[in-house]
Amino acid sequence: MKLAVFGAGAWGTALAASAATRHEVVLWARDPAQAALIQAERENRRYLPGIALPPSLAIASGTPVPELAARCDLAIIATPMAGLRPMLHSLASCERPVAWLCKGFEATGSEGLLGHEIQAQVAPALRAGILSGPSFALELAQGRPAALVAASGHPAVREALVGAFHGELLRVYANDDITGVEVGGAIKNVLAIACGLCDGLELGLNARAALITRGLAEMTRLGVALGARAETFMGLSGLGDLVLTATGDLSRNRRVGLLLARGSSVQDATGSLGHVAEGVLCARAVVARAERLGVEMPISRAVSRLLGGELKPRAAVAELMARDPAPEVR
Ligand SMILES: NC(=O)c1ccc[n+]([C@@H]2O[C@H](COP(=O)([O-])OP(=O)(O)OC[C@H]3O[C@@H](n4cnc5c(N)ncnc54)[C@H](O)[C@@H]3O)[C@@H](O)[C@H]2O)c1
Ligand SMILES: O=P(O)(O)OC[C@H](O)CO
Repeated sequence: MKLAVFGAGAWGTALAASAATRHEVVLWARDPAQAALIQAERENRRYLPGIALPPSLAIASGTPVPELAARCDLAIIATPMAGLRPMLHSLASCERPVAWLCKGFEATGSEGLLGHEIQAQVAPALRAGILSGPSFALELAQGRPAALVAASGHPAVREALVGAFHGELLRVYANDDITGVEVGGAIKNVLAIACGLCDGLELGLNARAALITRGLAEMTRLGVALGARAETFMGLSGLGDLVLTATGDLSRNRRVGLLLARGSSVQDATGSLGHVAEGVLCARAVVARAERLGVEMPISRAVSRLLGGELKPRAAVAELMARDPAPEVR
């Protein structure tokens, strides 16, 4: 297969490198200087340091996005959520399957849209989907095994994603519930900030297990309200990615929570990462969307208020613990 990966951050680079051992892959960077550096060093030192890129991986910049996509069997959008709308706009008339890797709700505008909802607005004719699931870029790039989920309403997109990425180190499962897969990937980032805070404040393992479990419940409530299937949240993009991101110190979102617990400002915590932390960017949009649907999301709401400077870490914990008793299953 021929693949184009648009976005040379940590995850785009890791997936492109992984697929390049079996397919013809081009990694496209929007910054020509970054592309030239990656090409010269055969390493993406800025976003994925210490990983030698396979000689077969081509690096591009400058080529217009639609032109490069038209030459491929599958186009992958590997930007953060903030870049998804413009990328989909550029790819609107692409006849090949397109999939994004971004995990979040759109933070700009007032609607707080998921990726497939943005696509329905700007590129409705596209056959599109998402590749998601528990995956730290560094581990995949180090050759460690992982499992992902390819979600789309179009069988051809699911098949293209499985064909491109399923292999020795990656198992790729297919799912037609794109809403469920997108909600899981977005909300786990917000919950990972909460778990980082919990661990940074040394609240203990009991508290962390409670946060993960009740977080899964609120993720599922929002997803079901948006039309997702509840069982999707028991899969790789729900429980799987939540456990990984909430407990794994490679997570940027979890690291933000740890830093906030130590007294860092949101600006310092996110600035120190050098990478995107989608949970920070979309927490407010998640809460606003849930409120419009009448869905209760107390953990996400506490994270959003903390990030907005309305609440201190200890006060957020006290507020969550002071909530009225409630049945476990509603
Ligand atoms: N890193 C991971 O382990 C991982 C795993 C799974 C999914 N993801 C998701 O993939 C997406 C990308 O994450 P990442 O880790 O590669 O990010 P990153 O911070 O490592 O890199 C982001 C890349 O996107 C580019 N970029 C930023 N804004 C852009 C825009 N508006 N238009 C085009 N390009 C833009 C940057 O120049 C950079 O190359 C995120 O939504 C993230 O949640 C990341
Ligand atoms: O580093 P994070 O917190 O953005 O998480 C990365 C991946 O989404 C984990 O699956």
